[in-house]
Amino acid sequence: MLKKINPAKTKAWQKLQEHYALFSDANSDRVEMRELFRNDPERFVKFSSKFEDMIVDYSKNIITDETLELLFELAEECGLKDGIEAMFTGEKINETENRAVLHTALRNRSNKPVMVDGEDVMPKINAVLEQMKDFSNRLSSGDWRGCTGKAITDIVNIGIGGSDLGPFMVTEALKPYWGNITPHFVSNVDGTHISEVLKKVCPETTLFIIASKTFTTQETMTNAFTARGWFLKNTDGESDVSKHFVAVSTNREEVEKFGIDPENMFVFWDWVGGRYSLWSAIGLSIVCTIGYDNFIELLEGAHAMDMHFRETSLSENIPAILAFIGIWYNNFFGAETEAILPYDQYMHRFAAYFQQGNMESNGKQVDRSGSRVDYQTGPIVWGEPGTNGQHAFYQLIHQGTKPIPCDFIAPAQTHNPVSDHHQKLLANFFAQTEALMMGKTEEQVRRELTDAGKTEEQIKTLLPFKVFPGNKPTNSILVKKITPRTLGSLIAMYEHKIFTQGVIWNIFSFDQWGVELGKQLAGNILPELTQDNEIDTHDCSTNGLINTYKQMRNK
Ligand SMILES: O=P(O)(O)OC[C@H]1O[C@](O)(CO)[C@@H](O)[C@@H]1O
Repeated sequence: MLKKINPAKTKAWQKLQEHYALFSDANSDRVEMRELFRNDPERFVKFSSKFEDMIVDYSKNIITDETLELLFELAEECGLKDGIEAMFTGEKINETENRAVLHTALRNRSNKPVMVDGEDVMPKINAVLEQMKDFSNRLSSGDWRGCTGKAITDIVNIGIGGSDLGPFMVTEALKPYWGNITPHFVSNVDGTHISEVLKKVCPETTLFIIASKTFTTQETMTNAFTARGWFLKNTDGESDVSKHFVAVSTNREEVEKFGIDPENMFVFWDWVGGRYSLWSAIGLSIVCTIGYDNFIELLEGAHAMDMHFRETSLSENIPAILAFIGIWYNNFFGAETEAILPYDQYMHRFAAYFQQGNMESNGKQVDRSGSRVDYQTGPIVWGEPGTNGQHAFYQLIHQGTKPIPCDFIAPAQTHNPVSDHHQKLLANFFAQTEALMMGKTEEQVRRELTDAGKTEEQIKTLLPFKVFPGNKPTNSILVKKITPRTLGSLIAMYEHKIFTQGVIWNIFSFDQWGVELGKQLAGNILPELTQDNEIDTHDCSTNGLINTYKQMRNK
């Protein structure tokens, strides 16, 4: 089991607090990155790590050897190494749901036994993989036929949260690997989402994958029934449903109730967390889109990162180091958010994916003993692909008042070598991380303005606006190319970063009770919306909004 240690009460935490004074804004002699780089030409070599075709450069952080040493101490005091073993060996570390956490078993390409409740889970994982392989081959070869004998050309994944974000992000990131099946994704209960997707597909050649761990999620079931209604309206009847609807779930009973043949069901298990489920049967839409072999490459890449995370000492451990640096800013510099900035258009959903990964996992205020924490936990995670972000929100990162550590991610090779686009893209990547670290001093600005012929008066006026403080931290993650394998490693790297932080913050990262209340209340309100009568069962704001909505919808 994970230890229950208050990180803020550890010796390392106290030392980190004292150490922070060196870098604090309150210290007029603070140590800044510019100086650290000036004093150590080997800083890049020292503070970067290679993993297969990936390099993670964390040298542009406000850290010294001592900072890292203290963070390693913190991790040791909090029992990180034991925690990692507990997760990999199937201990029920998701205590509030009494579940193991075994997304790593789903990509355990060594096939060594992984035991849960005395049972090796590998045979059943392999059986589902075989089923996914067979199914996707039948789809892409045209062996699986729709109701009028035509081959399937489009799949629609209906799911939400972890049953949508992972498959959507991965299929987008790996678009260059698409075969002859086009994927579509419907998640939002807003009828616009399904309506727009249904406009693009033809009932005879479309297969719906209803993806839901519980098979009770309101949004998914509503969209699934709408899809079935649309299908039945446009085809000959009920008997054809089996050719056009399959399910991915842990809940056989509900799948059968919906009318999907259990033969067409792909199972997974309660030890797969929703936001960690793309490696399971939830990845069916990925397999159908990029092919089974590429999916296995994705698993292989993740497995390689798993081994690195499990077996490498903390001082060389990439996910752990990224996690420690995140804690450094979150808990000592007061950083509230982190940006993930992929310089790769195909990765445009990567930040959104890890928004759920991070915020649903570590958005917790109660520690593992059930007490309110007295320190900050999970950061707000956000981001957009470069260079679009540069023209939207980088201003605030450069010159705003909030510290925002950023991860820059880019491939050295593009799938679309169009003239010099990629060099321009990467020039921006490198320039931004340099600018964020170096900033622009008063002296530099003064020289520039003088060279531009400005008067002393003009220089004085403009100076404060043109100075960049710099000292803004970034990690740079450069991969050779975005392939299924590299993507698998990248995703696993971030997953383990989240896990590491959760262990140290002494919170449970694999439950999500916080999303339940809204669901419950929506369930109470829905029947109140069916009639036009005025309601008074809530607070005055909620009553007022509901009653105004009722008036508006009728006029
Ligand atoms: O797969 P399901 O059961 O439909 O759940 C979807 C999502 O809902 C949540 O439970 C809450 O948002 C997520 O954790 C999960 O990924």
